[in-house]
Amino acid sequence: MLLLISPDSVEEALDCAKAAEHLDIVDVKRPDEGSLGANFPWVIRAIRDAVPADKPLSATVGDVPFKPGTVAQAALGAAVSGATYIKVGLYGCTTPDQGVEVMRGVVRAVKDYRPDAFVVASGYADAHRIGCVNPLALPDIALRSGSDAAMLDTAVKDGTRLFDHLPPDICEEFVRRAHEADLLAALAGSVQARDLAELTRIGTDIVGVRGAVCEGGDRTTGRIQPHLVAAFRAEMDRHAQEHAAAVTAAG
Ligand SMILES: O=C[C@H](O)COP(=O)(O)O
Repeated sequence: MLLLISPDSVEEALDCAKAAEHLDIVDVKRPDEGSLGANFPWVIRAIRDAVPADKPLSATVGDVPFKPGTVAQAALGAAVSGATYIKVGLYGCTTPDQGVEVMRGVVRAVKDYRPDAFVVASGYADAHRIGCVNPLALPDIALRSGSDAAMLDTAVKDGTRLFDHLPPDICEEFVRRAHEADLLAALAGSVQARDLAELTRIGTDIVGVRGAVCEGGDRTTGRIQPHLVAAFRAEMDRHAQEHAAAVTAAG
């Protein structure tokens, strides 16, 4: 499982850089603008310069409306600014067809510019609270649009976690559908270290985290702490080893 960490500023990205050996993807976002809030192009560029060149840089395009042209242009902006993972939160899409239309525009805009870019279609585990597309529709939206990964986060950051809204067996079904479509499955949403056993067991490819590696566990007022990133990674590694041993023992 890959670890994606979301700093909101160049200063925090520098703290991520101190923990670079413990993380896999640096994900630029602006939490003030929402769960997948977009940051400024110059912040993406500065963070690209601040983190080791071999660390992939991701950027969120926002909790986007159903406006395919607007979103495609914004996604290209993130790619031009140096992001190679482009994450789109389909906040304003109420049907799978709307999600596919938005993501097709993103895929074309981004991959025309940079064919090796990695496009992530994200929905929300708490979609029922905001009236957007069903989270289990995301793998099919990603497949039909030519995206590379399907993701879920939580839209409302009120302390509730991914598993509060979608229990592990539903997340497992999400991962199964993503893998069946040959996509990566990414999960986030106030994930805590205590969720890692289940996330590992169900085959999650990427776990996205912010709050759990911030001082005081607070994604808004706390800052990302390199030692918390290291501790989170150690837990991930422990669960990966235990899971591998259990699979081997089961024959
Ligand atoms: O993409 C990952 C998100 O930034 C997760 O943030 P969170 O762990 O604070 O919910």
